[in-house]
Amino acid sequence: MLAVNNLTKTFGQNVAVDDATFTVDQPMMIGIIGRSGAGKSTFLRMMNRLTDATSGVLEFNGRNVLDLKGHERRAWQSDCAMIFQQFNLVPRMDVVSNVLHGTLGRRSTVATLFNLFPRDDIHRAIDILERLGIAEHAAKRAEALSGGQQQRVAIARALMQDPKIILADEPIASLDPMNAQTVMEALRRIHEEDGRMVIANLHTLDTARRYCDRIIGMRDGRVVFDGTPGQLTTGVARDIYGAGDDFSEGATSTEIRDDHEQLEEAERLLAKVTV
Ligand SMILES: Nc1ncnc2c1ncn2[C@@H]1O[C@H](COP(=O)(O)OP(=O)(O)OP(=O)(O)O)[C@@H](O)[C@H]1O
Repeated sequence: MLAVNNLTKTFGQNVAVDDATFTVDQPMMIGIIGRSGAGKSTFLRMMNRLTDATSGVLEFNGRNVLDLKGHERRAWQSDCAMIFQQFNLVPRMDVVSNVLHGTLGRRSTVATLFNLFPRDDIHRAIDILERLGIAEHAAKRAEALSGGQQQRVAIARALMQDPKIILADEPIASLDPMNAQTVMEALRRIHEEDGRMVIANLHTLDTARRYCDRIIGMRDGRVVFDGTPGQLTTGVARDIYGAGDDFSEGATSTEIRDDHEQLEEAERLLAKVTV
């Protein structure tokens, strides 16, 4: 289905992605982890053709998508919708119009200029918002929503393209733990219910373990781990992050569980002080 072979991207002397090779034979939810600068975003951007690869092959269903040009390239970009950390919505525009902008690629310039959307598309947008649990906000300006709700609007906009793959670049990095959980659950459901492949760059190990079927670890541009959540032991994680013995998984965590742990820690400290 997806075959990445010797994929490399250099920026001058800097090798951002270094000879990455892996295959995926069925739609699954994949998490890419690694420290800042490991090459995660560059990989997604090459896959979506926002950045050209320096060398290598990236085949989807037998076709090298790195060779696509013009209309075919745009069609591929529509097939693998991208979600970003900062949502990239139009803040002052209402939610449903933001979602409808997911169909821009297939609408005429005049229709786009006057915000003319076919009735069917409007119904579909509302159905998608309903599915993501935010239909009640359809008429509000995007900027009036919480971060988690805005990210779900961005997911809805991506779904309007009916993509085969969803690429999510740090989709929860700006969210509090509760909103992060809602967004990850939405991505997981989209994978399970629709059979779409989801590839998400994630900062946090526990999120990758909890939601992904497979985890790819990158370090200095290279794929240094490719396995299941169960295989991602603390020792392996330490290697991926290039950390020493003092490596703490907690430092790569944003899970709600941490809030409880912090609370327990605070209670323990308080108990000591008040004894
Ligand atoms: N447009 C660019 N021009 C020059 N260097 C770049 C460019 N984009 C990325 N790089 C470099 O490529 C390397 C990989 O960056 P990338 O953003 O892919 O890493 P990342 O793992 O996604 O990091 P983060 O988690 O911080 O987003 C870094 O050294 C970065 O400085």
